[in-house]
Amino acid sequence: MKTLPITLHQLACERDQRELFDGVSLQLQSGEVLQVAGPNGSGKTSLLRILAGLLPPVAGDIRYGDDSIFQAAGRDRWRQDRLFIGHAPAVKGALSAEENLAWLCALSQPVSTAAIWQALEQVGLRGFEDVPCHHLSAGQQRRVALARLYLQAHPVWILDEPFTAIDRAGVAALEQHLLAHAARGGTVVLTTHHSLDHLPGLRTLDLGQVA
Ligand SMILES: Nc1ncnc2c1ncn2[C@@H]1O[C@H](COP(=O)(O)OP(=O)(O)OP(=O)(O)O)[C@@H](O)[C@H]1O
Repeated sequence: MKTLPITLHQLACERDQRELFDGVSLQLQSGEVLQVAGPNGSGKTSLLRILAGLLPPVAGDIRYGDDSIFQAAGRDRWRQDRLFIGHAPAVKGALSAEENLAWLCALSQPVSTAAIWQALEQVGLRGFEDVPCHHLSAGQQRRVALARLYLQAHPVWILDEPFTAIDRAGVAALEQHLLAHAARGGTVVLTTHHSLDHLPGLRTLDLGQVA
């Protein structure tokens, strides 16, 4: 797996006419893990949504390889290659874990039922495949969303607070999964208030320092 270089160039973001950050520039290479850090309200989620192509910046650009992700040519490639999991689990309560994953994956890369069951087992949800998600705990619902990381082959993962509501063993397993993805040449950008200082090679962008 090889990720093209991801270049953030002089990015600026405003919400409700209030500047959150300005002049954010960095380049990420294949195999890197970046933690976007900063206090509540500093713009971490906003930056991830800009990176995912879901929110336009007020200034600056993001290139994937040579192409801007905000222009037609680069946008399509970027949408194929990046997987964004937001801070809300985004699972539908009336659907089972299996149905949610089938639906979520169908939007980008359809997967088999057998693969879904295997992914649910990997996130510790064996036996819960058919349970409606509103009968699952907060951490279990988060695990349903995170099962996409075991199912789909996007090289770039953009994860907003993936550890929220996850127990200690689950956090350790997810950290290893992120590192394994990076070791395969994937790229990970995530926010978390949980300390990741122990992860080898971790890069950090602190929005508390750039505003
Ligand atoms: N949809 C929106 N419309 C207007 N303003 C918004 C919107 N979403 C967020 N904001 C504002 O943007 C600012 C940054 O929000 P954001 O969610 O990016 O911060 P954050 O660093 O991720 O915070 P937290 O650590 O609390 O998750 C906040 O002041 C928030 O009120």
